[in-house]
Amino acid sequence: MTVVLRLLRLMRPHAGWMALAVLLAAIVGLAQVALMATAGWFITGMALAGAAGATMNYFTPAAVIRGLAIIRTAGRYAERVIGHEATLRFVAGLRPWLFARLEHGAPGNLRGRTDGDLLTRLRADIDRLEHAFLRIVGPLAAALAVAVPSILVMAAYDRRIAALAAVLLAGAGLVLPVVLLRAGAPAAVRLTAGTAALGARLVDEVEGLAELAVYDPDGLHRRATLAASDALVADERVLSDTAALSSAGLLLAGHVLLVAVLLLGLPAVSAGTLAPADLPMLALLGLALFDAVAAVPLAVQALPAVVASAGRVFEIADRPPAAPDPADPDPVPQGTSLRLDGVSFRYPGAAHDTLDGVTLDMPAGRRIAVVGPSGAGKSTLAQLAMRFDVPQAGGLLLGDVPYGRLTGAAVRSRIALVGQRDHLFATTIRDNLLIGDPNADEERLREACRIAQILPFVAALPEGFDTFVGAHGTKLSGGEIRRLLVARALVAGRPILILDEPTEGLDPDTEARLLDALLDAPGIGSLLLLTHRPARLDRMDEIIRLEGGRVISRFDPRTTTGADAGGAHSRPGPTTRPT
Ligand SMILES: Nc1ncnc2c1ncn2[C@@H]1O[C@H](COP(=O)(O)OP(=O)(O)OP(=O)(O)O)[C@@H](O)[C@H]1O
Repeated sequence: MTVVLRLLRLMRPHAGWMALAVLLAAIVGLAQVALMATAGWFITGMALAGAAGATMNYFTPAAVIRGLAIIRTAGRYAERVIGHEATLRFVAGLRPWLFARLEHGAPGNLRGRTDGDLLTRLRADIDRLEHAFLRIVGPLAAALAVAVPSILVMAAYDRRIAALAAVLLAGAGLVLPVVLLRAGAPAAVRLTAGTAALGARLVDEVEGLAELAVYDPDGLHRRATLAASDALVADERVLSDTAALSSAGLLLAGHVLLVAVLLLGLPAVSAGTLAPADLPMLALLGLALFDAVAAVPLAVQALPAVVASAGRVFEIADRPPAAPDPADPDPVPQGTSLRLDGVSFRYPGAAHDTLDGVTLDMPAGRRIAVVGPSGAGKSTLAQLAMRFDVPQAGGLLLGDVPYGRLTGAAVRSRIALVGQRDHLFATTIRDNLLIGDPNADEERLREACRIAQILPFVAALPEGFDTFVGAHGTKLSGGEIRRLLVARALVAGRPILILDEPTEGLDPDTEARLLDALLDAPGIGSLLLLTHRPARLDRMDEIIRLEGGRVISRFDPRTTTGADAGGAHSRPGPTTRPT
């Protein structure tokens, strides 16, 4: 129920358009009912007048019928236009609304979500919310607006007929669809969840096509995907069966009413309590009434899937950001020192702390390497430094301002990160670099690429910076991607640079040249290098060794004798300051 109310609240800004669409739909429905009733009365009246040799004014009823026909046709057109306008306005606002919520909380709120699942929520679930007005709220409101006056008109002629019409309408228009809905609800809910699961599987399958070609020659993964698809088709079939039964029930009830009107009306005509021309008028009014509310069973039918989709949309939209911004943040600090003070962090649901009391002091201009084996917590440290997550204990400070008083955007305006799984967009090298700074000129792009050791490669490409890199950079080698990501971070020109395994996939010569260029470049401020590789560690101001989330040693490599980087990791030299 709360989902439905929330959905209605989201529709409120478009209530004017929606009310107009309902009004038009009601006018169309009433025109249709009045047209049929008038036509029944008029044809019978004319026939009776003809048989009796009497005259009858046929101009007025004919004009009324023509007028109603015009209202019905023009109204239907206007109702479709306005109804779709209302729906599209509603949905057009919904997708950016959801995207903004996702973006605001990302990446912490998206942790554990697959690409396919997110895509389904943003596309299929929001598309289904289109139906909320067009198929549910609109038709139900319009049906009510047509049914009530129609039954009142019937009651003015014959209360028994009106009562019967009301009972049949409620039975076939509401009770039967609700009963069938209960039968079909599990299929509707399965369909919503299944569509998402199938979307996730398909995205996975497309992204893993090469791996499946190698490891799944029997096509087990594909067969499972097809089975999931078949299950969805079966659920669709259940829903269309129940929808067909609902519609058939309503049609049947309309014809039962027609027979009942004749059975009840004929004696009344004989007794003189009902005018002869009024009987076909009531019969056709009843038929047209059932026709006008034909969309009600479909509306009831669509309800569970729409509610389930709305629930999925709200669920992801409501996920709190892992690092919420303060209500009254401080401005971006002037200083560019970065400090971690006894930071401990545990991922949700994890059994142990990934970082345990980590302290790190990086005044402006300092170069620090954090080394340690795989899983030591180096990347997690970078996530916290970027304010993507908040530690459970300890704190971080940027220019002496605690992170808790800064927005994520403020922190990130001072720090650039090259992460291990950073994304290259499916566009040109130039556009990927300009994400660092859209205003960077060609000279800045070249300088960043020069430092990142990728300039000769780019210059040798026929299209240079305008070369398309493919989805996820598939047209580049792993090492080229890493260097391009470093160049992008350099283009951003932030005073603090965090590089998480920047030289992964590079040969030793290129690795050394890249690190030397970074360490020699005049414009680079503080550098935090997260790595398990020994190259150029001797040029850093400090090496911190992390194991199991704890700092086990820290030292200045330039004053530590006899310890190359690799050895220094495991056997701290004489100047080591154990932590
Ligand atoms: N999103 C996550 N949810 C739960 N646990 C995570 C998550 N990300 C990382 N971990 C766990 O935290 C630990 C530290 O991971 P992290 O990526 O920080 O290590 P790392 O030192 O950067 O390793 P590597 O050198 O292999 O990149 C690992 O045990 C990992 O399984």
